[in-house]
Amino acid sequence: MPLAPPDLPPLVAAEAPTEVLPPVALLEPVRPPQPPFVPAPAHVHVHAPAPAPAADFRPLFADAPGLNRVGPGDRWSDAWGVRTPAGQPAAALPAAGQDPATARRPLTVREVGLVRAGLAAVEPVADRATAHFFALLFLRHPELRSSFPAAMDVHRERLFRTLLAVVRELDRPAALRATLAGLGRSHRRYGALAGHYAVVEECLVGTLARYAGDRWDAEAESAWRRAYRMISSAMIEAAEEDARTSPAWWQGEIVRHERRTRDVAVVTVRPDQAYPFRAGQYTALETPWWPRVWRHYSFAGAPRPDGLLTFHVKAVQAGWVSNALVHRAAPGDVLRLGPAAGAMTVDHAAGRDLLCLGGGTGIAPVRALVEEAAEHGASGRRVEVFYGARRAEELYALDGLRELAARHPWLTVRPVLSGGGHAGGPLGGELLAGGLMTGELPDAVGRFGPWTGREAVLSGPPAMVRRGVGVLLRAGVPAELIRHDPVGDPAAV
Ligand SMILES: NC(=O)C1=CN([C@@H]2O[C@H](COP(=O)(O)OP(=O)(O)OC[C@H]3O[C@@H](n4cnc5c(N)ncnc54)[C@H](O)[C@@H]3O)[C@@H](O)[C@H]2O)C=CC1
Repeated sequence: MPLAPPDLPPLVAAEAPTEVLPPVALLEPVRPPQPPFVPAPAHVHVHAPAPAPAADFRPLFADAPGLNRVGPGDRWSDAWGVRTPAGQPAAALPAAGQDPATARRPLTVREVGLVRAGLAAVEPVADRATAHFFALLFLRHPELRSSFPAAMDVHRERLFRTLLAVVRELDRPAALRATLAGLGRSHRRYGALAGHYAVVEECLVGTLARYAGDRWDAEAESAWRRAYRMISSAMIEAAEEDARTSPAWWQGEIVRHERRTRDVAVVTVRPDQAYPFRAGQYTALETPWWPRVWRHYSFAGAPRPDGLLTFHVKAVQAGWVSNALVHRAAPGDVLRLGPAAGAMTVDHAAGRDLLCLGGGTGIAPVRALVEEAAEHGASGRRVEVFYGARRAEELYALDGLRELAARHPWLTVRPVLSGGGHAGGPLGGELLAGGLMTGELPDAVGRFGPWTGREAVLSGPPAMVRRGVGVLLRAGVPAELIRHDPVGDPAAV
């Protein structure tokens, strides 16, 4: 629903290890539907009142039984074909205040101040306020409950973080537009419909009225309603625009599942139709075992002619999706994918030398960028990859990178072990002979250089990215040449 389950920051490609696993009984698989192939009726996008898809929007795998049969009768569409108590489709609810001219009029400085003050007043009790918001939503619209996951803790936190991020940008129109367009697009996969936004507005206002204390009065309410309508109309517009060329989600069949370490799997997925993306981007994945729970993963390879997508997944402690993907998923299982997002792409025409830092499974988008560079031809540019892991056996992607380096003289790959310098065992010995370094990845990078004039890409644990940026700035790399996905704050995509 609008603003309810916004995406986490991309850096995050893997899920945060903060979740608590629900009882095992809930682990029963919810297999996606596998009806025989029938051409999808025109109204398949019940979750998005979309114009007909563009003519170039064709299934890649039209003969794959069971895939992309999104429409009445399939489990996901049935669950999302939400109806109001009166029986109308939610899309038919009046989208109050969505008059485009009013909605686009920028907020006044005073209105922005009122909205920020209201949110600041709620911040100390954000937990209670977001719980109240969802209670109102589900009490008033019980039919919406099935659009959300069983456990709402992550959603509650995301709701507030997203509100904070959006409100922070209220006086930066360009950034705000981009944020809201991303949010609007990503909400399509949750089944958000234009009519839901008015429902959310009422619950939001009800929540603020209760928790904003003496910051709440008629003027504050009017400012909030204006802000919300501006936000929601931008999201709706972006969603409708997106629906012209793109499905709300893709299904993808797992065609290969390789365990590379005890807790890392490389998962290859065949999407049900053309899936556009660039190396360096990421997407959200939902498994059949945890409906409505989405987690981000970067593409671990450049786009391929056969359309296959690869992801590196590490099972994090108590992580629902990651544990399911590593320990349970197998070829034949079908995932859902959101659209590609993220701006950690590289302009290969610019021809700058590239410095890549990949920590742990953060090596995934680095591998994709290297593949993409190889496809474009290096044209004199150098690409240097520092690949960090705690132990030698965790350098699961090293062989593949070294194969690429053997073929492409412009590519250098430097493994770095941070786990106390234990490079024992056959693999460790071989690595030491091959120039293995020890220490934290950013420190190892700092020992090399000079890096001035390089374009730098960082991907890995947030602390690694933060420290890596510091090292690069001190080494003279200008901030505008340092690329990484956002760390810490919601990126609305
Ligand atoms: N799976 C994916 O597609 C992607 C994953 N990521 C993120 O990458 C991370 C990978 O986690 P793990 O594999 O468990 O990596 P890890 O925690 O084992 O760390 C890998 C390396 O990062 C460096 N590092 C870690 N903590 C550091 C610190 N405090 N200061 C400096 N350097 C540090 C070290 O060199 C370490 O060996 C996760 O946070 C994940 O969200 C990021 C992008 C894509």
